Amino acid sequence: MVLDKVNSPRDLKTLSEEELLTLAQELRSEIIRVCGQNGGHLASSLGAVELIVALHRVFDSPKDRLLFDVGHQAYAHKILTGRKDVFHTIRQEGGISGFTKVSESPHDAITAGHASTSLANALGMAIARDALREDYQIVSVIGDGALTGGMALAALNVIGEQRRKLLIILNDNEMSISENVGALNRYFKEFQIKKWVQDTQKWGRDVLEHISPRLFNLVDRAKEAAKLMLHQENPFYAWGVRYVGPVDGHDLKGLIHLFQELKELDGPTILHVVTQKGKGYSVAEADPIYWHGPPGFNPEKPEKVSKGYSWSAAFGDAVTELAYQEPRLFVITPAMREGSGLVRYSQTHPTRYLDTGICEDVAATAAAGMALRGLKPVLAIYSTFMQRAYDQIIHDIAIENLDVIFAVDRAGIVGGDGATHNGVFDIAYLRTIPNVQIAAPKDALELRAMLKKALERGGPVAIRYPRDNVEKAPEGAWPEIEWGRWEVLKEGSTAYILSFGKTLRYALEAAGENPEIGVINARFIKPLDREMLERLALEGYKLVTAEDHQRMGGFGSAVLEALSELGLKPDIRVLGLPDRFFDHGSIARMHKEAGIDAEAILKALAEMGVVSKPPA
Ligand SMILES: CC(=O)c1sc(CCOP(=O)(O)OP(=O)(O)O)c(C)[n+]1Cc1cnc(C)nc1N
Ligand SMILES: [Mg+2]
Repeated sequence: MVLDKVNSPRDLKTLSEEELLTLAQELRSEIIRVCGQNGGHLASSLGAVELIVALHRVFDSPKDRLLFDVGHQAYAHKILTGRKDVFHTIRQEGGISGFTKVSESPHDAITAGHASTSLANALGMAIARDALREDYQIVSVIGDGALTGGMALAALNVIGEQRRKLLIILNDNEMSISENVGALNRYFKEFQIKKWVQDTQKWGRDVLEHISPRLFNLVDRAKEAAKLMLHQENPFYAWGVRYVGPVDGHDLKGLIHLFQELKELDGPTILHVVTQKGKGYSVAEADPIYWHGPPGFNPEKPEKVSKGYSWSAAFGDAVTELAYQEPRLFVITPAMREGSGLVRYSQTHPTRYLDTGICEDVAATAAAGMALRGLKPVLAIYSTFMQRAYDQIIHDIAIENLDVIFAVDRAGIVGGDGATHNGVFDIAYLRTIPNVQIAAPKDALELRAMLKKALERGGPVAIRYPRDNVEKAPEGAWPEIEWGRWEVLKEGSTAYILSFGKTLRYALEAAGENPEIGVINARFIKPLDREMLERLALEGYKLVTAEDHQRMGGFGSAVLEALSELGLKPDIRVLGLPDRFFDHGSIARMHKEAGIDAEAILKALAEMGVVSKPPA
């Protein structure tokens, strides 16, 4: 295998062009093999193989800095940069990250996971390089989906103004996780720009075959021609960034020649490459949505598997039904249609659905605009990605107490995607905002009740639920719920465990049949059920709170604050995630390590003398 000869990017410099082509195929096979075992970002990584081989052939990582936006497409980069022997551990307990990660390798220029960060990083690195009078290349690979993010577009504006030397490679496969959206995406499609690539591909190859110093003049002239053809509407022209392309992102030889030319240029350049998501694996080419991030599969006989009925599906079913009852309801997703369970909703209510692309900030403020003008927006958003809309929630929604519902998915530790994707800060960052209310349903029925009640009550309401499966609620079920009221799931004579979401099961497991231990479904995090809390404290119950969220600023903090305001000091233990990040791995194992599972709850109860000390 050619790959046997590659232990670092330096080893690519001596390979023949034929060996490089073979290497690309071997990388593809390895990516498919390991994703078959572990699951992972298969289609994106398959589409970026030639790009990454050409980059490491021409540039000198780690001296040259290669950035990968989102970092999910960088599996070939990981294999080529000294991690081929551990690549099989990707996204696994104790294994390498599924995204680029600075602490994992000197070849990983940025820690990624959230989209649209690479251009601002590249800008900062270029300024640092020039300020320190250092000399190295900075290359950022950004997908067409990530380019829909405001951070990326705003960074382009500064890059064009700074005019520092850096190369941006727009990896355009017309896909985000779903089909990509936005005017830029339409522009590239509508101008038949892809067709032009095919038509000129032969011409391009001839020119590249006869590589000469004139090559770039030719491309330059072609670009000028393109610019004229497009009446200088090339958006990057306005941003002050030199645009080259589009070129075939799978033409390894062409890419190598082009990179050799482009690396000599001063100032910022964007090279537009056209790739196919899932390239080289027919099922992934045919359905890059499912194969964007599949669970494990048999590479020889790949089949789609159902991951069970999820909270996301429960939300999608509920909001699809609710839309018939509330004609003003309008659902927004920032590029997470599948992940948020909205495929059926988007097909059933296409005129009351918006995919903004990867821009949570725009999605939140668009919801504000809708609410100001009479709609009832529901923003379906992952807890971790909602971090991108923090100011918009305060400034555009909460101050005016607008009717916006946040359906907050992936609340809690998420597993394979690791620290960049854990939804463990939303209670802390939301509950400090006046007017915002926070609820956490225990099942699909309660989710329905909360959605309906939130619509009726108005104001900004966040309903948070975990990455997990849940029992399907009957169609048409719309139970009532008393807003702000907790629910006693099990009576106790001595102590109560207050919990919600994923840790509610740990609370019930810890209480078991023990008559001394009660369990409360603390399903309202803001407002707390202060009446019940006061009663429990006044009646001398010992309390344990448990949550799949940072302990600092979470539900337990809210309970302590309320007890302080009430002047009550019950014996209480607050269990939550410690002040550190949790990488990828088994959720159950991380819950155990974090001290929020049943064993931890029983340990706390033992410290309070409620149960006998658990065996050491
Ligand atoms: C992994 C992950 O969380 C991905 S990958 C991805 C699509 C990226 O499309 P792009 O065109 O940039 O790349 P491609 O897959 O090669 O086509 C999204 C929306 N997400 C979720 C997401 C949502 N919102 C933010 C801020 N960051 C991320 N990462
Ligand atoms: Mg894409």
